[in-house]
Amino acid sequence: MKITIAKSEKEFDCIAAWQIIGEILNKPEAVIGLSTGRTTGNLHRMVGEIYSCYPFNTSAVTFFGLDEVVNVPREYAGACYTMLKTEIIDALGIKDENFLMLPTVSDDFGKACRAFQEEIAKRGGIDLLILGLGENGHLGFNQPHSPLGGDAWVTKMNPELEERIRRETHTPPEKELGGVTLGIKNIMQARRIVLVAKGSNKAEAVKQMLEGPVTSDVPASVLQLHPDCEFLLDVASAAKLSEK
Ligand SMILES: N[C@@H]1[C@@H](O)[C@H](O)[C@@H](COP(=O)(O)O)O[C@@H]1O
Repeated sequence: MKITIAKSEKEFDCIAAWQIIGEILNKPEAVIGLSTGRTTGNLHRMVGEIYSCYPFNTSAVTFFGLDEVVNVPREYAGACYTMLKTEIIDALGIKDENFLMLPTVSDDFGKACRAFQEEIAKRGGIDLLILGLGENGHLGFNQPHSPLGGDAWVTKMNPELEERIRRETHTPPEKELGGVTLGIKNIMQARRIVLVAKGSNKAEAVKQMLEGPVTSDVPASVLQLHPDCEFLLDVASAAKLSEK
């Protein structure tokens, strides 16, 4: 288990950005999964900035989003599709066919989930997955008590996030919101994972993830069992760890 504690925000973003760039330089046709949120926005933008100064070949790389918000327009600023497009995908000139996302709207999410998994498999599986961490230990939209052997599925989001998205999208209470996400089994099948967490609000989840038992109460704890997972933390999120 490799734990890296960055000393500044810049160092944090730089380490993560170079994980993505290094993967592409090493394997131009790599399949790379990204997460959205406050933790990853700046590191995504840093990849774009480095690319604009020192362009590298991005024509064969596939990017995909780990999860998506259900029942909102894809163009909504808080939809993962739009976040990733504006933070990194457009900056790297990635073609539409090489940017895979689960849909925000579908008549058959089960079918969409299977198609998404199949497309990733067809491209050779996940080479690198950058994972964010929820305050309650969630991965993607796999909340506590999600099946550890699960495939991609439609599930719930945490109530605070749901409340914010409902407000921002003017979604009426009778319309259900949710999240669609790769399952924990799919996540564990990635060849390499970098889990990124920063801020004191993540400190308890980081402790549970790294020092607690492997349990579906804390989905991220399953990463203890992954053969190639690096945990990139900042000083605040690492503050509750007993061994540094
Ligand atoms: N569905 C997303 C996750 O993919 C993300 O990793 C997590 C952390 O977000 P943040 O970095 O904003 O704390 O939040 C959301 O729930």
